[in-house]
This record gives sequence, structure tokens and C-alpha cells, in this order.
Amino acid sequence: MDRTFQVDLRGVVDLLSHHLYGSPRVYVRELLQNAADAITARRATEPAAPAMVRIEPPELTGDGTLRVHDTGIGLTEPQVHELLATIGRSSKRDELGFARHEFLGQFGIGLLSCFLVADEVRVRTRHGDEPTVAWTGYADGRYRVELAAEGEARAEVGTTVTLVPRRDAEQWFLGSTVTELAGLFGSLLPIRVFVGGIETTTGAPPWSASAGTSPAARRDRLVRYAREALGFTPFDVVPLSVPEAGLTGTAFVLPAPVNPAARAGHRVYLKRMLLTEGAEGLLPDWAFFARCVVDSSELRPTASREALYEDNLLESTREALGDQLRGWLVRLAGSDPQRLADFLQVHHLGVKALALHDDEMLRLVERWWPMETNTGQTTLAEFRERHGLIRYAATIDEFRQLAAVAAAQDLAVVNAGYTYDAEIIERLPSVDRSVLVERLEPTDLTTRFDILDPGVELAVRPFLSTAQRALDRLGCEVVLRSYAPASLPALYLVSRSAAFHEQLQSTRERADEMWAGVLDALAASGPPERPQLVLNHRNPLVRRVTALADPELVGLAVEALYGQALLLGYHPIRPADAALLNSSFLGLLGRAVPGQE
Ligand SMILES: Nc1ncnc2c1ncn2[C@@H]1O[C@H](COP(=O)(O)OP(=O)(O)OP(=O)(O)O)[C@@H](O)[C@H]1O
Repeated sequence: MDRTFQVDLRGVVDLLSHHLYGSPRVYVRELLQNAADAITARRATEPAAPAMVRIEPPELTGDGTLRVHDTGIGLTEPQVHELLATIGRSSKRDELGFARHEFLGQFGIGLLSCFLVADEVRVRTRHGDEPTVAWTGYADGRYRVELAAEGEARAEVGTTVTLVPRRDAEQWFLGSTVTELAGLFGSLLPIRVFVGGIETTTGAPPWSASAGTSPAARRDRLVRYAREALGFTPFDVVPLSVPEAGLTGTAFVLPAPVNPAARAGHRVYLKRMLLTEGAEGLLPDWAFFARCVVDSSELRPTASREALYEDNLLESTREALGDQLRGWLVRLAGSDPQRLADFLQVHHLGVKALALHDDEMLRLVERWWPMETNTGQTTLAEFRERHGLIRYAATIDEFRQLAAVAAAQDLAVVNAGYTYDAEIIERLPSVDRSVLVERLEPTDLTTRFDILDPGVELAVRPFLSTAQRALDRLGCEVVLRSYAPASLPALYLVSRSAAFHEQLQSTRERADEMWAGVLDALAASGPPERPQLVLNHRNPLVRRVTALADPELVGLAVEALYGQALLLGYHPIRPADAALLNSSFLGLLGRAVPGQE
């Protein structure tokens, strides 16, 4: 014998409340949705029928219940038996079981959500001239269907749903809560909803054409809407429209920086009923700087109606919305570059973070983000146009060391020391093969320094060996070259490998034995290049120093030049350097101040 499943309603309600719905508050949404669908169904054959829902919270009914009256199509007695007594049965599907397009509901479980907050649900409904039918359901799964008694018959077509609150759920029935929830979920519904005497529907969405007379008025309205509903004054508003998803709406560009990795939540309405205030996946990741409010008639909800269902339509919608935001950026670049600059000022960190993965963002940064260079601020695109390649210093310190000298040699350098900049520059050739990039190494500059002519070279040899002796213990090599600018007496240049070895050395001094061994092994992997103190023979002071006869004074002068070059290049000052600076300063002072004790 075939048997039929028995459904334990308590178990189902438990499942809904703990696993499907995020909060019991959805009961208001489900009631509104059923009322709106019933009105839609009635108006299909009776276009002039009223479209009104009235909610009476317990403060008004006076008997502790909440009532929802609608002017919808109502149900006949057989329909009540079929639809209200069977979980998963809906009138909103076609013969093949597909969700019918004009309705909000489709699953046939919405009414059950009332049991999240109510012990008892009563439905009194009238369809056309049929008698009024009364259905009463209980949370334990019992239900009763009867024809309404004579005095209880409805005068009008429509349905009244009455909820008898569960003891511990009374807070969900407060007039203020119900008003807030009806406004939250249903403010855009194309019907009129009242809670007590307060209308909670606001008419057409704020972005619809009829809502504002001129584009400027509509924009003002949207800015006001963002302030009230989203809590910020947008940097800009961007109209959105994706016909294939029946989608219209607005993207609000955020006025303050956000973390692009944080999931953005968008406010999504489906057929003008709020689905969620935190929809993910509506925009591509790179569009982290916008929050959307949209209404769609075609996108699908998950069964909980709290998120968008990820399908092909959502994917193509995401792409289309991405295109529209990209278009906004491009238009901004063309029509109002200053505003684009303002936008980047706010969102540059996020834009740059994405530029490491997203080609569009990379191009945006290349074309529009002004970078610091030793010839002033300029975009990478301009820099490349002017200099044929992008030459950059990879850290701020390197840039500081090199900027002035490189500029004097007509060598333009970008400061790529700020967050993401060096990686962005290095990624450029992967999207455009014609882009040449070159990392400027401090020691690259030495190739641009002129060597001295042999006569001078010979004459300064004694000076150089005295100078070298003074700096030997600091591991620094002294070199004499001729370079611009003449005002610069000396440069301290550390190659990358020398910098690495220096760091290794200072770590080794602090490490315990085991680690010292490891570090030694590392250090042995490459010959340490020594840092160089490059004295500038074009500098008058340096020339005078090279001509000094007193070796002690030469030592003091070279030490002082060494210290000054360290400071000028923002190099770290080790204890030995500090001691040397100190002694050379005092030594020179001693020489400068005449007289004896
Ligand atoms: N206010 C109402 N007026 C007329 N019919 C109603 C009303 N409320 C519910 N019904 C009928 O009861 C059926 C079941 O309602 P229920 O809310 O459980 O599911 P649904 O709205 O079809 O789908 P969903 O689970 O997606 O909300 C509906 O399909 C509808 O036919």
C-alpha cells in the first residue's frame, strides 16, 4: 500500500527559523508578498480593482492579534484546501511548475514563516461572489477549514490574515516594529500599504524617470535618498539599467575609501520588494567603490529570499553593470579630469590594489594617477611619452638618494616607493608589450659619472689612499668622479646586494650562534660589493680637500663628507657612523677655533 509522507510542522518551522530565514522579521515580508501577489492576480482580470493592504498591529485590533487585510483575488474553498493545507503548493506556477513571472512568491512556503512568530494563523478569504472561507492553522500542524458564519462573511473580495502572537515573539508585533518592517521590505511596492494610519509605501523608486522632473532634480533626489537610506553623501550617482534582467537602479560612488577586499553589500529589490540590503556579487570585484540600489524583475532569489541566486543571468548582469561603471569612469576622464583626480584621491589605494590583477584598473592608474617624479608630478602615461620608458626607484629612500643627482644628469625617475607602485609599474609591460620599464639602481648612476683625466687622477692618488684609510673600517670605498650638480660634494651609493649584505651583517651581530651560522652561510653566497663614497671633483670644496697636505685634516674632511652624504641620502646611521660623525665634527671644530688652552 502506498503511503503519504507525514510532515511534522514543528520540525519544518524549526528548519525555517534556524536554517532558512535570517530573522523572524521576514514574516512581514511574506505577508506583504502574498497580499501583493493576490492584488496582482485580481487586477489581471479587473484592472480597476483597488490595490491596498492595511495592517493593524495589536495596538489597533485590541485583541492582541495582528491583522493584514488585502484587496486581492481571494481564494475559493477548494483552493484553500489545496493551497493552504499543503506545504510547497503555490498558485504562482504555471502548468509545468515554473514560477509565474508576474508574482513575487513561488515556493509555497511563505505562509509558514508566520509560525516563526505566531501560534495560530487565521485566513478569512473571499473570491468573487463565492462564500467567505475561514482557514485556521496551528503551529503544531493542525488546521481547520470552514465557511464563515453569516455575520462573519466578508463584504468585499480579498483576504484577511490574522496572527495570534506566540508569547516569546510579541516584540515582532509592536506597531513601531511592524511599521518599520513594512517600510523596509515594501516601501517600493506598486500598491499602497498602510500600518494603522501610516502609509509605508513611497511610490515609484527614487531613480525612476517619473520621480524627478529634470535630470538635476532626479540627481538631487538620489543624493537625498543615499543620505537617508544608506547614510552617506555619494561622490556621484550613476544610473544603471540592464534590460535583459529587467533591472533599473543607481550606483552610488562612495565618498570615502573602503577596503576593496571587504564584501560590498548592495540593496536589491526584486519586483519592488526588498530582497536584501547586503547582496554580494552584483558588481565585479573591481567596482568596490560603489554601492548599488537596484530593482530587478528577472534575477532570482534563493529560497530564503535573502540573497541572489548565482546563475548565468546574474553573471551577465554583473558584467553589464561593470561596463556601466567603467563607462562612468571613462566619461569622467573625458569630461571632467579634475573630478576623476578627486575620485582617485579617495579610492587610489583600492584602485591600485586591484590594478595588480585587473587590466582595466591598471590602465586607469597608468593614465590618470599622478606619481611623484624628480621632475614633478606626472602620470605614468605622460612620463613614458616624454621619456620613452618608465625609469623608477623602487623605494622611497632610493628615490630620495637619487632624485637630485639623477635630475642633474637629465635622468627622469619615478618614485615608486609608495604602496603597490613598483608592482604596478612592473606589471605594465604584461598588458602592453611596448612599455619599457627600468628599475634605477643607485650604482647605475656611476656609469654616468665622468672619470677624471689621467693627469688629475695621478695627482690625487695620495689623497685617495689617505681618504680610503679613514673609511676602511666602515667598509666603504672612496672614489673620485666628476658629475653634476657641482653643488653636491659627495654621494653615498649602495648597490642592492651591498645593502643586503649590510643588513645581514648587522643582523648577524645581534643573532645567537645558531642563526649566526645560517646567516654566515647566506652571506657566503655572493661576494659583498662595498658601498661607495663618490666624491665630486666638480665641487670646489672637494677640490680644495684633495689638495690638502695634512693627512689628519684629510681624514677629518673625508669623514665629515661621508657623514653628510649618509644624511643627505637618508641612509641608516649605524653606531659606528654616529661615532665617526661626532669625532669628525669635533675634530674640524677643534681645527677651526684658534688658540690654545
Ligand atoms: N493573501 C492571500 N490572498 C490570496 N491567496 C493567498 C494569500 N496568501 C496566500 N495565498 C495562497 O496560498 C499559497 C501559498 O502561499 P505561500 O505564501 O505559502 O507560498 P507562495 O507565496 O506561493 O510562495 P513563497 O513560498 O515563495 O512565498 C499562495 O500560492 C496563494 O495561492
